[in-house]
Amino acid sequence: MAHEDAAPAADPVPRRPARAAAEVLRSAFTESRPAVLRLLAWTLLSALPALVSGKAMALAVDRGFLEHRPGQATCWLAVFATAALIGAWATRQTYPQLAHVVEPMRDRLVRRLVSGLLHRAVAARGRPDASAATAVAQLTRQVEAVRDATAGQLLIVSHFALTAVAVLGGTAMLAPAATPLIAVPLLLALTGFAATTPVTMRRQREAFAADEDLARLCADTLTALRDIVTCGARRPTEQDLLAAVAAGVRANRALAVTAAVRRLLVALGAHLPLLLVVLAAPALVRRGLTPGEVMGVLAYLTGTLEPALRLLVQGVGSSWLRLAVAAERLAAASQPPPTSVDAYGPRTGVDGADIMDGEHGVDGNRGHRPVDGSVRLRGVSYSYGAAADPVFDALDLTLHDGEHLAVVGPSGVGKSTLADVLAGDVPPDRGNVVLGGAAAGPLTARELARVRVLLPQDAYVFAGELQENLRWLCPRAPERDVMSAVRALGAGPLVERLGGLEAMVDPAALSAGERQIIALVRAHLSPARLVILDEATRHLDAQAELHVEEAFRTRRGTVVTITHRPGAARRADRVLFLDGDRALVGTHSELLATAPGYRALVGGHGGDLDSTD
Ligand SMILES: Nc1ncnc2c1ncn2[C@@H]1O[C@H](COP(=O)(O)OP(=O)(O)OP(=O)(O)O)[C@@H](O)[C@H]1O
Repeated sequence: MAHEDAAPAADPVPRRPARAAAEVLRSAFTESRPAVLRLLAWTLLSALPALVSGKAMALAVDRGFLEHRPGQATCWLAVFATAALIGAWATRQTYPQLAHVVEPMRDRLVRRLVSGLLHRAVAARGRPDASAATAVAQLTRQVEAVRDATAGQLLIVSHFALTAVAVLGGTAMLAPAATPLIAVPLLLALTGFAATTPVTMRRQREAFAADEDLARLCADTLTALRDIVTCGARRPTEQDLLAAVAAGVRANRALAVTAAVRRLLVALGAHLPLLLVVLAAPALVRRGLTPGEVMGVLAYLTGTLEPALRLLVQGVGSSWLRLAVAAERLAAASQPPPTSVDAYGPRTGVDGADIMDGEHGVDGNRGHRPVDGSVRLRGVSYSYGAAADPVFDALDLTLHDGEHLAVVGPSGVGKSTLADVLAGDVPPDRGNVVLGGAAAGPLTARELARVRVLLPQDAYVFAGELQENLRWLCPRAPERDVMSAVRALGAGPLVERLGGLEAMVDPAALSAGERQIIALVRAHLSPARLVILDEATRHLDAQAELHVEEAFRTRRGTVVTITHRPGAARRADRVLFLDGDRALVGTHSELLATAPGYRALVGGHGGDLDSTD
C-alpha cells in the first residue's frame, strides 16, 4: 500500500477534511493566544543552535583548525554545544506551552461535541440511550486524535519555519553569495509540496474509498457465498471482485505516484542546495569566502535544514490527514440539528448553573409566570414516533399545590414518559401542560428549573465539593438551609462520613443509594414548588424512604412520586394508575375498590399496605 498518511482505513472518508482541520487549528490559535505566543517564544529560542551552528563551525575552522589553534577551535565548538544545550532546554519548555494550547482546545471540542449530541437527542425527543453514550465515547477518541495531531502539527511546522529562517538568515550573514543557492531550491520544493497537497489528499481519499469498497464487497460475497454458488453467479461475482481489486490497485498506484513526486521534491529541497554549494564552492572561495565559511554553510545544510525538512514532510504527511479526518467528523457531530423539532421552542441556559441561578430575570412565557406547584394536564397525548402507539392518549390530570400524587403501573406503561411531559421536558403531541398556572410550552429552561425539579432513578452526582452538589439547584442557599435539608432527608450521617460540606465527592465511591440521598437533598433545597421523583428512592431502604417521604410532605409544594412500591401509593393523597388502556385517578382505597388492575398490581400486599414495599 502506498498510503503516505496513516488514517484508519475503516473510517468513512470525509468530504471537506482540510477545511475542518484548518478550523481546528484556527480555534487553537485564536482562543489560546497567550500560550501560542509563549510557545512561539520558546520555539524561537530552540532554533538558536540552528542559527549558531554554521557560524560556530566557520570560526572553528578558520580561526582554529586552519591556524593550528585547536584550543580556539574547541572554544567555538563549545559555543555551539552551549547553544545546543540552550536549544534543548528551550525545546523542553515548549511542551508545557503546547499543552496549554491543545488541552483547552480539547476541552472545547469535547464540550461542543457533547452539547451537539445532547441537542440532537433533545431535538429527537428521545431520552439519551446507550448508543448516544457509545457515540460520545467513540468521538472522544477522535478528539484525542485531533489533540495529538494538532500538537504534532504545531510543533513540526513552527520548528521547521524557524529553522528555515535561522538557516537562511545565518547563511545570509555568513556567506551572502550562497544564500540564493539554498533559498531558491528550498522555495521551489516547498511550493511544489504545498501545490501537490490537494491532489495527494484527493488520491488518499480515493484509495481509502477503494479499500473500503473492496472490503465491503468481500464481506458481502462471503455472506452470500452459498446463494452465489446455487445461482451459478460465480463468474459475475468474480468479475466484480476483480474490478474492485483493480480499482484499488489504480487508486493506490496513483497515490504512490504522487507520494514519489513529493518525496522527489523534498529530496530536491534538501539535497540540491547541498550539491549547488559544493559545486559552487571553488567560485565562492575565489570571491572571498573562507573555507570555514563554506564549511559553515554546509553545516547549516546537513546538520539543520535537511533533518528539519525530512521531519516536516514525515510529520505533515503522517498526521495532517488524520487530523483532517477526525476534525471533519467532530465538526459534523458537534453541529446542532438544523431546525429544532422541539414544539416547545428553543430553551436557553443549557448550562446547569446558569439555569438554576434564581437571581436571573424571567425571559419567557411573557406575562404568565408560574405561581405555585399546581399541575394541569388537558387532553395530553404522546407517542415515540408517528407510527407508534401512543404511550398515553387524551390524558387529563389536575393537581393542587401541595398535593402528593403517586403514579403506579406496570413496567413500560409510560410512567417515566409522563414524568418527562409533566416536567415540561418533552412536549406532548397534543394537549396542554400547565405548571403553576403558566403554560409549560413557552417556559425557558431557566424558568422551568424554578418551577419543577425532576429526579430520575439514577441520581447525578458530580466530582466536586459536596456543598456544590447539594446547592446545584439553589447556588445561593445559606448553610443553615443546606443543613436543614440534610437533616430533613436523614443525610447527616452521610455528610459526616464524607467529611462535611466542603469535602470532595467522588461519585464512583458512593453507592447508588448515597447518590440518591444527595440528589434528594438537592431537590429539597431547590426553589421549585413541583417535585417529581421518578423512582428516586429505589435504592433506599424502607426506613430511609419513609424519611424522604416525610421530608417532602412537610416541604412547601406538590410531589409526584413514580413508584413500584405499593406502600408509597397508600400513603399518597391520590394515586394515578396507568394500566395501558386508561389512566385512573383516585385515593388508594377508591382504586382498590374500583380497579381490578390496581388490585392485581398491589395484590401481593392485600388491602393492608402498611409496609413500604
Ligand atoms: N426513547 C424512547 N424511544 C422509543 N420508545 C421509548 C423510549 N423511551 C421509552 N420508550 C417506550 O415507551 C414506553 C413507556 O416507557 P417508560 O419508560 O415511560 O415506561 P415506565 O412505565 O416508566 O417503565 P418502567 O417502570 O420500567 O421504568 C415503553 O414501551 C418504552 O419501551
